[in-house]
Amino acid sequence: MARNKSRDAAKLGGKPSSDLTQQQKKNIPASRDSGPRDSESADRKHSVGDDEAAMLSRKKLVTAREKTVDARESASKARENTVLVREDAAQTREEETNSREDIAAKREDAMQSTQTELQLKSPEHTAMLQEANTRLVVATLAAQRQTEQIEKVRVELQHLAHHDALTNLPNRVLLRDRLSQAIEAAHRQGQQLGVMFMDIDRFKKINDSLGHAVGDQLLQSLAKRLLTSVRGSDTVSRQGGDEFVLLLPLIESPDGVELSAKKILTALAHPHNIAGHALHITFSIGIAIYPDDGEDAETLLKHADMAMFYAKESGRNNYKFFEQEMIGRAVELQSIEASLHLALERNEFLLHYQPKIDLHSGAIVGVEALIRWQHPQRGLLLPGHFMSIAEDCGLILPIGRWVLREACLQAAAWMNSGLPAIIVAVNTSALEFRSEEFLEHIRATLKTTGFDPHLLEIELTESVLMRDVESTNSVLHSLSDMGIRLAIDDFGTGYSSLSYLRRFPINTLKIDQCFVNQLNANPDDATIVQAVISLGKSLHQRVIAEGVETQEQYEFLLAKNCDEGQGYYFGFPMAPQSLAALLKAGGSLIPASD
Ligand SMILES: Nc1nc2c(ncn2[C@@H]2O[C@H](COP(=O)(O)O[C@H]3[C@@H](O)[C@H](n4cnc5c(=O)[nH]c(N)nc54)O[C@@H]3COP(=O)(O)O)[C@@H](O)[C@H]2O)c(=O)[nH]1
Repeated sequence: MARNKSRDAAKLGGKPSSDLTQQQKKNIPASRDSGPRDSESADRKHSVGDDEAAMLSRKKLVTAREKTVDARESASKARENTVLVREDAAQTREEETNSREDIAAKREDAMQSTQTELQLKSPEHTAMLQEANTRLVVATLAAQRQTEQIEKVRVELQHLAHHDALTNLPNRVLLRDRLSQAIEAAHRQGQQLGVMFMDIDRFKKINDSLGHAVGDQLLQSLAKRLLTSVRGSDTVSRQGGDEFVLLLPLIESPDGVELSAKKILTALAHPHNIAGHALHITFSIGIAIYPDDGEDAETLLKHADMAMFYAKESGRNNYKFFEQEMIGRAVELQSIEASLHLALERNEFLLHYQPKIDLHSGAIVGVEALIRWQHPQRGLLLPGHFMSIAEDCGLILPIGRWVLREACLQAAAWMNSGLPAIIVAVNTSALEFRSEEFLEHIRATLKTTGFDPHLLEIELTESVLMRDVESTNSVLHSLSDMGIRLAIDDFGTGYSSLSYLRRFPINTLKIDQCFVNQLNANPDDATIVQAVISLGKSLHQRVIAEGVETQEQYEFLLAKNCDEGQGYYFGFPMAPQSLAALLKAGGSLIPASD
């Protein structure tokens, strides 16, 4: 502050320009009064104008000198100011240095007093240090344990990323990796390798009818059985759902793969005992061979999958090697599945009716409703082209409901138009029969269509009936209580238990057409047909022979006292109008004998 005051004072303290120093005064020339007398008198000889001019000139000189003195004074003041500013800065620096020294001194004091304090508390301090040390050891051990756990989790995650959680088999990621490596090895060694794509037949039905927990246990059981059916060098993997892929690296020839496929089908054929159910499972297997069917993992898997699809199409429970022609067929099947979803909406399904005749009179006693699909591009398709696809994708349920309603409406319409009452049989798939809404839907359909339940027959295959027999028995009795008739379709091809056959409220046994076909050529088939007819009689069930195509077959059946017949010999499946015409005409459908 004092420093500022002095600086301000210096700034403000400028003297007036007339305030000349003694030195400055000495430099000013003498005035006209100080000149010698002689020259004065001489000058008097000059004019007065010359004197005035000289005086003016002197005055100007004095003024100029005064300005120079002022400028020098200003410069001197500026220098003085600069010196003051410098002094000022030096003072600030000094003050800062002093303050830093103060702080350093205080810190030193504080350290010394802390040191003294610690020295005083030394035993306490040692205990504290020991405790801290113990804590440090415990924390280090915990950190080590945590690191181990993290490593364990990392290994588990790594395992999970490459294995299927349900079966613990390698998953699709690991399979692809192993397949790619196996391809490289086979390529280097100029060898072949095999890829098998395996899919459980009708697995969806098991899940839908017995629940997902049973489905999961079945998958685990299958995984174990697959592992015991292959070599240690093979990789069994689960791709997801009910799909498994087997990699057979470095095979001798495709024959070896074929042997493995057969072995697997045999091993899996034994029932799986799960949650009190004896589950009979079959597999469809597609096989692709490197390098003939593909040179990279993706192509091999795609072609094996395609061949598997083909194995399913040709009856399931078998294996197929990939063939180039399958590519077109697989595309076709996929397009069928896509358009199947729209077929119901677009009303593209229709029913044909095949007559069932009384073998003695030849009269039509009933019809079997058989679904057809009027495909917009492919024309009229038989169920063999689309029903298994409908089953696999679950569309069988809405389709089945449509069939039942359409058949009841048609039969009611025939009756309302005055045609004789006949029994209308409807095929029912396992998925429909096991669905929770099945009974309720039938009840509602009979109500809305007004069709007499005593004229409705439900055809079920042995395999549907013999699965989960207790619940089957209950559903069958509910249907029977409603007045609905029950028939066992394709009888003789499944594994019917005779005791259940007695317990179930069955009205009709339909002898499968494979026995009727070879009736006259194969004595065994004739024996089976005769045995079934006798069985039906003794159980008070009607017996109908399917697939009757010839007069010989008809005559054999008639001679054995078979009740009814169905087949091309009597009539093909036909449109409802054609059937109505036959019903109207009445009479016998037995062709006149030659
Ligand atoms: N769940 C449902 N299944 C259905 C439905 N409609 C039909 N089907 C099943 O599809 C399978 C094939 O049926 P389709 O092509 O209609 O063949 C039937 C007859 O045309 C055929 N048949 C009849 N007579 C003869 C013959 O003399 N020779 C001969 N080679 N074939 C003949 O048999 C089929 C009827 O068989 P079945 O049902 O066992 O009585 C077939 O399994 C149908 O059940 C449907 O709506 N739902």
